[in-house]
Amino acid sequence: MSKEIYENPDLKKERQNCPFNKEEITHLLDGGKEKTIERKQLENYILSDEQLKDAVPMEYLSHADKYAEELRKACLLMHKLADSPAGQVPTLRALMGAGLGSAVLKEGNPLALHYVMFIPALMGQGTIDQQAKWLEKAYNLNMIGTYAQTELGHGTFLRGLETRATYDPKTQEFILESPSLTAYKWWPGSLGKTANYAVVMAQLYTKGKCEGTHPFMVQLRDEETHEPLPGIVNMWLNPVCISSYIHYGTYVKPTNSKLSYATMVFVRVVVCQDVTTNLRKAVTIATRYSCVRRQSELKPGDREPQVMDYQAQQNKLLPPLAATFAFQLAADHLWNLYHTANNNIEQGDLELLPDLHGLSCALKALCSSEAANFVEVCRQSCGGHGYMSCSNFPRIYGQVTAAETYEGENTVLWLQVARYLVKTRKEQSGGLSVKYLIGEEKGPKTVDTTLEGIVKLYRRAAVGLVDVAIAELDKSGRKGEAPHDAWNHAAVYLIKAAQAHARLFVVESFVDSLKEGKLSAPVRTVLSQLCELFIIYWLLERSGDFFLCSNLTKQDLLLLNSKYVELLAAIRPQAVNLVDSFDLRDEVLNSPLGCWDGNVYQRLFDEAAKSPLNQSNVHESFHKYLKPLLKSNL
Ligand SMILES: CCCCC/C=C\C/C=C\C/C=C\CCCCC(=O)SCCNC(=O)CCNC(=O)[C@H](O)C(C)(C)COP(=O)(O)OP(=O)(O)OC[C@H]1O[C@@H](n2cnc3c(N)ncnc32)[C@H](O)[C@@H]1OP(=O)(O)O
Ligand SMILES: Cc1cc2nc3c(=O)[nH]c(=O)nc-3n(C[C@H](O)[C@H](O)[C@H](O)COP(=O)(O)OP(=O)(O)OC[C@H]3O[C@@H](n4cnc5c(N)ncnc54)[C@H](O)[C@@H]3O)c2cc1C
Repeated sequence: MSKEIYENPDLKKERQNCPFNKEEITHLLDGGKEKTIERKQLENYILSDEQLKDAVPMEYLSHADKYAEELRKACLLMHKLADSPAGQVPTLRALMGAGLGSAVLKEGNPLALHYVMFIPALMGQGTIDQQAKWLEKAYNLNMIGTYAQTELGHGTFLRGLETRATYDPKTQEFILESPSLTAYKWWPGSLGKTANYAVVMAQLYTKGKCEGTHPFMVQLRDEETHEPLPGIVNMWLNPVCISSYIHYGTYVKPTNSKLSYATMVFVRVVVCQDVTTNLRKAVTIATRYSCVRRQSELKPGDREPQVMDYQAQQNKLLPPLAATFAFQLAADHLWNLYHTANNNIEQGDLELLPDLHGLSCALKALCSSEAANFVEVCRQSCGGHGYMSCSNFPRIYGQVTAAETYEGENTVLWLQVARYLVKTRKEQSGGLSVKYLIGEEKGPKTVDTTLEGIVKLYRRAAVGLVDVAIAELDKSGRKGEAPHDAWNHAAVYLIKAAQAHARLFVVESFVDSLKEGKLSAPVRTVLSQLCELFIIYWLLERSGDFFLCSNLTKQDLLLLNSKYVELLAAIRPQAVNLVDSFDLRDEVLNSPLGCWDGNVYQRLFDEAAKSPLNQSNVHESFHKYLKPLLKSNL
């Protein structure tokens, strides 16, 4: 007799009479029906393998055992990658990111940097000959690489990196050295124990002149013994300059000195998608739990309500739910720009490079910071159980907050965006993604609170805040301040302008995607509600920007507030159906709070029982420490 599948009655009720086709949204997020089929096949292929399951929860292992267990599974995954039914690239992307990969490698993938930075660096920076020599070896995992740029003393300021690569014309070799403690490479993933090669970013010196940071291929460990090569601690020999600019002893400048930063641009683009996947997981966990959890009293004398019925809870969870769609669509737009720009760069056309840099910095900083804030709100919305390690919120939060720092610390990236915006506005040129900065925003300054009207407000804020920042820079200039001091003293305004630009890009991506997308009426309705909710939410959160740069009035704001709470109520009935549309398997969510069946309390209890401390009634430490204390009559 088939075992009755338990489904929490409240969740079951939430799922009845769904007014839209969940699969249509699943296909939209996957990039089409075929992609969904491929993803599900791949998930079954990976998650059905018993060898990839954890015998004990990772949190109960020692640091070394965690590393060994993750490496065991990562190596097994790579074998499965080779035989994957879905093909190598889709499998690769799925295994490296926050989705399927994190269902198996919960503490992180020791081989991630090999695929996310080492191979992209070879592909983006290597000469044809170098790619012929190393790419196949890297793809066949006959070498494991990492990307070693950050040092103990420098991570942000690449022009300040201390590692030196001095070209010796006699031997036609580069001598790499770490001249000081602060020059030690620090932070590169896999560098400690896993990688035997690295792309090392170092200052290139030739004929006594520093030519700036360049990438070098360096072997770190013996391929057989895995022992560090002689002198590897503070002196590296025999590196090879990747995309060598040394021709017969003479340095030939690259067409753009920032092309050596290309690998970071790639990862910034990828990070936008990755933090969005993590946010989808957090929202799914919190939403399902909020429909299972009944607490307190809404109507005196009534049964305790689902906490999702409190407007306060909807205000916590529906904006991040909407954000998952907004960030996904913006990340898709950025990914397309990345490919266009990259194809052009390969043909020697660098025109889109500043746009790509500006936009990738903007979106990486925005998506990672917003996702981190929203994940924390999702955790808090689950009360005490949200604080438990098994809820998976601590791990998801750790992953998204890391993205606020790595691949360019967010503040530094915001200032890069501001530099690009100020230049575009002042020169009135270029600016694929900032076309609104060229010329004046036409039309009346009156405000209408339709979707189009709100987008116009975002545009006015984005232009207006750049102009406010430029006015600050000019004011400092008139006072005789040097440009670098004026820049530093305008930082607050510059960052606000950069953030407003990033939000405009996300808002326009969301609105345009709904206009262009071939959506059924029910799906269009619910996504339009989410879009309107999200752009009003952000406007209300940052109303100061809009008061400063448009004719927004107090009445407008009160009207928008009313519209916002109406939308909360309108979307509330579809919250579970929307997160179900993400089609995230329980193994990917990895949280008893977010499981599809809503059997939260039993699963929490089962998780607690796994703790080593719960394997006996009295832990041995009682007899060693507590009992003597109890007897000591202090
Ligand atoms: C294949 C599988 C895919 C699946 C993957 C799935 C998931 C992956 C998820 C996560 C990723 C996993 C792991 C990630 C681990 C993280 C790894 C790292 O952290 S690696 C190290 C990262 N470090 C940094 O990002 C350093 C940040 N600092 C910088 O980038 C630079 O120092 C700088 C801040 C940009 C300043 O550089 P610099 O001082 O040289 O330049 P400026 O003087 O400021 O500007 C001069 C000029 O150059 C332009 N510019 C700067 N950078 C770029 C660029 N990258 N591209 C193009 N142009 C650039 C800048 O705009 C100025 O132009 P102009 O105004 O016209 O003069
Ligand atoms: C999980 C993780 C994984 C990583 N993996 C790798 C890797 O694989 N390879 C690698 O090479 N690196 C890696 N890193 C390092 C990472 O790239 C750096 O930590 C990051 O670039 C930040 O640089 P920093 O640590 O020097 O921070 P700092 O720049 O020292 O930041 C300290 C403070 O200074 C501020 N600041 C710095 N410059 C400016 C400025 N110009 N204007 C205003 N404020 C400024 C920052 O905003 C910040 O508030 C990793 C980091 C983490 C957290």
